[in-house]
Amino acid sequence: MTDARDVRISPSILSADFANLERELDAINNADWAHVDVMDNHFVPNLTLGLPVVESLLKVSPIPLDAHLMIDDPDRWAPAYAEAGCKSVTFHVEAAADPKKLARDIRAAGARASMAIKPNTPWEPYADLLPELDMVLVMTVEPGFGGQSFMAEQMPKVRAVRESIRTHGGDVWVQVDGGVSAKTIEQCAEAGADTFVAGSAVYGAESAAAAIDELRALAAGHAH
Ligand SMILES: O=C(CO)[C@@H](O)[C@H](O)COP(=O)(O)O
Ligand SMILES: [Fe+2]
Repeated sequence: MTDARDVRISPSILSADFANLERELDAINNADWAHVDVMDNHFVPNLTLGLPVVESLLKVSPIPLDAHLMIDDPDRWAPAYAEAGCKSVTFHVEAAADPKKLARDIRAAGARASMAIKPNTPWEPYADLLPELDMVLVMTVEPGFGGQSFMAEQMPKVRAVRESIRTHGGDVWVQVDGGVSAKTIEQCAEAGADTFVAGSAVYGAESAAAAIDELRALAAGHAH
C-alpha cells in the first residue's frame, strides 16, 4: 500500500516567474521536489534554460531538483546535471543512443536515474530497462510547453508501467507530467502514478503552497 508519505509533488518552475526564480522556489518549499524543464529547441520546439541556470538554482533551492531533460543527445549532457547536484535526472528514451548506459552514468554521478516516454512511445519495448531506473516518467502531454490539456488516454500506459514494476520488483517511482491538476491527479494516482509534476496548477493558483497540499491530499486518497 502507498500512503501519503509516498506521494510526491514536484511543481514545474516552467510556469514560474523566470525573473524571480529564487522567490518562486521558496514559494513551493512544502513540495517534495522542484521540477526543472530543460528544453533545447531541437528535441522539442521550445527553449528554456540549461546547466548554468540549473547550477544557480541548486545554490538557492530549499528542496531537491528534479531535472526533466527534453534535449537531443542526453547521453552526452545528462550526467552533468547529476554531477552538478540534481537529485533526479530524467532523459527521454526517444533521444538516447544507449539508455542503459546513460541510466548507469546518471546513477554513478549520484542522482536517481529516470526515463521519460512521450505520448506516442510505447512502454513495452523498454520494460527490460527497469532494473537500471529509479523512475519512469509517462508524459501526459506532448513535451514542450506548460498549460496543455491532460491526455487521459495515457492512463493505460501508467497502469502498464506500474504492472511491470510489480512483476519485476524494485522501488521504481512512476511520474506523470502535463496537465496534472486537482481535476486530473486522482485518475493518475488510481492508475499507479506516485510522483506528480504540476506547473500551471501550482503557479497559477492564488497560493502555490495550498495548491501543493491539495494535490498531495487528492493523490494520497487514490494511491495504492
Ligand atoms: O515537461 C513539461 C512540458 O513539456 C511539463 O513539466 C510542464 O511544465 C507541465 O506544465 P503543466 O502542464 O502542469 O502546466
Ligand atoms: Fe516536465
